Amino acid sequence: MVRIGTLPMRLLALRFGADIVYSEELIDWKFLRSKRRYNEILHTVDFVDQTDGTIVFRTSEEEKEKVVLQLGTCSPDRALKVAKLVEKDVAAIDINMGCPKEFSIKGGMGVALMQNLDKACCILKTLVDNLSIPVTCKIRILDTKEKTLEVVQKLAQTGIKAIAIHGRTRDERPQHAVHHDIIKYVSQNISIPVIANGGSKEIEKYADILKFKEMTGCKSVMIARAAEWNCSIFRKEGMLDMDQVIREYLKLAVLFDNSPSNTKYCVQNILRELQETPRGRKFLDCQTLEQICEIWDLGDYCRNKQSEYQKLGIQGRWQVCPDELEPPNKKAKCGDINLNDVFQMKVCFIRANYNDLNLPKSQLHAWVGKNGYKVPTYETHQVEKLFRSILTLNGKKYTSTFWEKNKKFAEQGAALVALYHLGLITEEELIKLGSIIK
Ligand SMILES: Cc1cc2nc3c(=O)[nH]c(=O)nc-3n(C[C@H](O)[C@H](O)[C@H](O)COP(=O)(O)O)c2cc1C
Repeated sequence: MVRIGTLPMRLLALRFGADIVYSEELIDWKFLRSKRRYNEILHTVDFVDQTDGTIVFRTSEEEKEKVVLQLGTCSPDRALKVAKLVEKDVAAIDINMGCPKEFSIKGGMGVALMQNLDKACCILKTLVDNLSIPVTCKIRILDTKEKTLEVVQKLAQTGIKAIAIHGRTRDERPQHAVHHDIIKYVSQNISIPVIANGGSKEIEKYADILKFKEMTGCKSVMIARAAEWNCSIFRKEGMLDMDQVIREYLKLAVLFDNSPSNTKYCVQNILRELQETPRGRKFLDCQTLEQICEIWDLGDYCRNKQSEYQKLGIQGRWQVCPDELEPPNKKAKCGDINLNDVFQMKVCFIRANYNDLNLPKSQLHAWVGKNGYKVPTYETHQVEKLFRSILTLNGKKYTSTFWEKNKKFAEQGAALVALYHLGLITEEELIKLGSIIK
């Protein structure tokens, strides 16, 4: 699941009893911007976006035999290139042919592939013929059982090892009833294993998974939302309460240096309506992992782990910042910028740390407004595809020496430097945000 199926949640699902876990859907061309790196500190394999240093996919030894990398693609070539990059790190490759989102359909991906079966089969066959690991796909049902079976038969002929079927049509939404009968009909008439999906509304405990499996006559069941809400649904021994699940999740998020924004999103989806409680509102104000952990009495755990990682040299985005972000002719070009009297500091802007309301520029502009100063101005310099901005406020200039991938990020970086010099953000906070490294 997008943003849910990242490493900490996948590991949690496995520890609670899931047999197989899927990554979130990763779009092929975005994945191809990444480089594989072994992370010596976390002992993970990271695929790092070369344009901005963010982690596209992080995986660990613990899930190696059980993790399926799910791809969004409309191109056999690109799908194969990605699959080759990860072939040694994951257990299988899945092609998402069930996503009904506009973004997917416009790109010829997701459910659009069910209308373009030749292309869908070509993608699957290319992968099957060239990979040493199993290939699977995930689809939605069509409006009759016969049409659905016909599609599944064609897809199965490519040599895929299993197929996940979401028992709703392209136009049906989660509130619509799932069609057990269609999944059952297909599973009884096809030789490859069918994984039944779409039952979360009727799955409230482990026994319900078995019921859903029986009703759909399938070999296995894929659970999305029920696991997103309470991942201990996979426990045969019974579910844990929400706070226990959040604590276990947070420990993994800290252990694998998950981004605060992704961690917050996952916890929000566990809390759901409880976000409206006083504790929920306090949680919504959190910006760092430490602040989130504090609410679940894991503040010390988080601080200790983070300081251990810092001693070992973990550098957040700095560590993964690709060399290419340093323009080769930076010095020469920098000569054009007059940096006398400019407050300089090396901080990077990490978008995932902020929501739309608390961006560094917004924080700075709010402070400026409150104090009756003139709005700051930004002068941005570009060297090749990299940007650096000089912010002027009250006759003083501020800039970050870190070159950003676009103008907007460069301005936010300069705003962070100004916030620091004005005493509105501390060095410690910047370190925690991964924006500065000591
Ligand atoms: C937030 C969210 C993200 C999702 N992301 C994906 C995804 O990345 N890949 C995918 O195949 N399906 C994705 N789905 C669909 C689910 O995998 C699943 O097909 C659907 O929710 C029905 O199953 P359920 O009843 O168990 O939730 C997503 C659903 C939700 C609600």
